Amino acid sequence: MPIAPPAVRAESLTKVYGSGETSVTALDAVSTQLESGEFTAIMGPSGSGKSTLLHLLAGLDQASYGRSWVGDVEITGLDDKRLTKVRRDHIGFVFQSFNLVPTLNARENILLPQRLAGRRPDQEWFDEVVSTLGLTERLTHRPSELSGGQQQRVAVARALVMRPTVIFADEPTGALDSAASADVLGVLRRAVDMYGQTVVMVTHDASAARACDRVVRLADGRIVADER
Ligand SMILES: Nc1ncnc2c1ncn2[C@@H]1O[C@H](COP(=O)(O)OP(=O)(O)OP(=O)(O)O)[C@@H](O)[C@H]1O
Repeated sequence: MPIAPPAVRAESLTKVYGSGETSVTALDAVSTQLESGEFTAIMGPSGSGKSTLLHLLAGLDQASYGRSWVGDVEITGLDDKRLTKVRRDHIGFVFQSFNLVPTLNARENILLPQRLAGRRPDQEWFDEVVSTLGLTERLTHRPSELSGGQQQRVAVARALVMRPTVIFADEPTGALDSAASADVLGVLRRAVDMYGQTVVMVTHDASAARACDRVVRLADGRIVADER
């Protein structure tokens, strides 16, 4: 059987903010690979470089040094236009603050990335994702008519319908109470188990990390532990 390529790979990925005496090395030559179909947590103290790593891997920020790939596409060195295409075609995002469009209902929010990409929605896949995420009865609700946990489920559905190579989640449970957190983690876990989705999540929450297959720990911009 062919071995699936890693979903994400980083080679000596480095980010230095500022220059001279006031420069800060937020990420210090991090090399790692994230396997396809795995749910990985990135943990570490405040300021350890978690968000920086996530942003570089997702092509939201430029590395100072080193290289990274999503699937077999190298994202370091791409110009803005190509990066936008890679993000659209290969990367899903889930943010702490949900980032739904308030004037659109759940269905419209879920389908928005496809509309923007000019892709024809795959009705069967949409129905499957919406039903797996327990959103079938909520599709006509606007974000303000949904609980935090439900809004985050909509955000996960919005990422999943695009069938991205990887979903990056930045503290997806950070704004939720413990019941809603467990609910959203369950949904991400199901995406991994049922669809082989690759998910990478930055979290401060040890119980969130327990839902994951792998925990990568950062300190001072370096990987200090990597446990499966
Ligand atoms: N735009 C920036 N300019 C200068 N320094 C920055 C910038 N962004 C981050 N840093 C610094 O880089 C280091 C890593 O920050 P980063 O936000 O990646 O850490 P984090 O682990 O995500 O922290 P937190 O858990 O608090 O979100 C910190 O020392 C931070 O102050």
